[in-house]
Amino acid sequence: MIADGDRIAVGLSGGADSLTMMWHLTERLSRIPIRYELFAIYIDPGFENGFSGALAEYCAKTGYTLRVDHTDHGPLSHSDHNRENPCFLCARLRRKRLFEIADELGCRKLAMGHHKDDIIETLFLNMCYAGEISTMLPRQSLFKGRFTVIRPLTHAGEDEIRQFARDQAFPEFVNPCPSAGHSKRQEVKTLLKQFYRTNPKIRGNIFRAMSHVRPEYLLK
Ligand SMILES: Nc1ncnc2c1ncn2[C@@H]1O[C@H](COP(=O)(O)OP(=O)(O)OP(=O)(O)O)[C@@H](O)[C@H]1O
Repeated sequence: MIADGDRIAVGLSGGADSLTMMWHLTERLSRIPIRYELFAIYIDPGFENGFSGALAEYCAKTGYTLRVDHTDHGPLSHSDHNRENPCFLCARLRRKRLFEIADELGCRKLAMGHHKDDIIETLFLNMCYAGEISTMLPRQSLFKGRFTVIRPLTHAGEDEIRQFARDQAFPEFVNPCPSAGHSKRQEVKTLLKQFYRTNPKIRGNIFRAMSHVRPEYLLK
């Protein structure tokens, strides 16, 4: 996933997941034989009451290199000009900016804080809303190999990450987005949580099933 000499752009949203990822990517540098450089990027969606100043202060204090990109993605996605789902457009614009800035910074790798539960939810989102069986990969080569997206938290569960963030007393940056907590992903998350309560093995089994595909038992 990470090689000696890599320059890695890190999508830092200010949430527990990406703060945990940044912490781990930084901490392991002190005990492994390879070197890499980290460049955190925050795409500010441009809502009032944003937290980019507080995040920049936290990063400066912690010793993280942060680039803040001020955009109007949030208001634009919620405006009458947009006929798509606001989260869909906002996420698409954000991804585009992340790659553009990573490129400017000379980074060929972009680390994202998606975790095990995000990957399971994406499988269900893609089945329900895109009609396909697919999810996000731990390591994904894009644009003919020009960039690689890495997801170092692939095997960490959301609950473990939340606990780690509490133990480390990470600051909580409040997301000013009016759609926060009302996305399709949130609906799938709620349904899956109900499902998991019926049998504690379901979550692990779904995750394992994604690397145990039997194409001969799928429809052609
Ligand atoms: N505004 C942003 N700026 C930079 N990177 C972002 C931003 N929003 C999301 N990301 C990246 O995409 C990943 C997944 O996004 P998602 O919307 O699930 O994040 P979140 O739940 O808001 O925050 P987190 O995943 O950090 O807890 C994040 O972990 C982060 O790496």
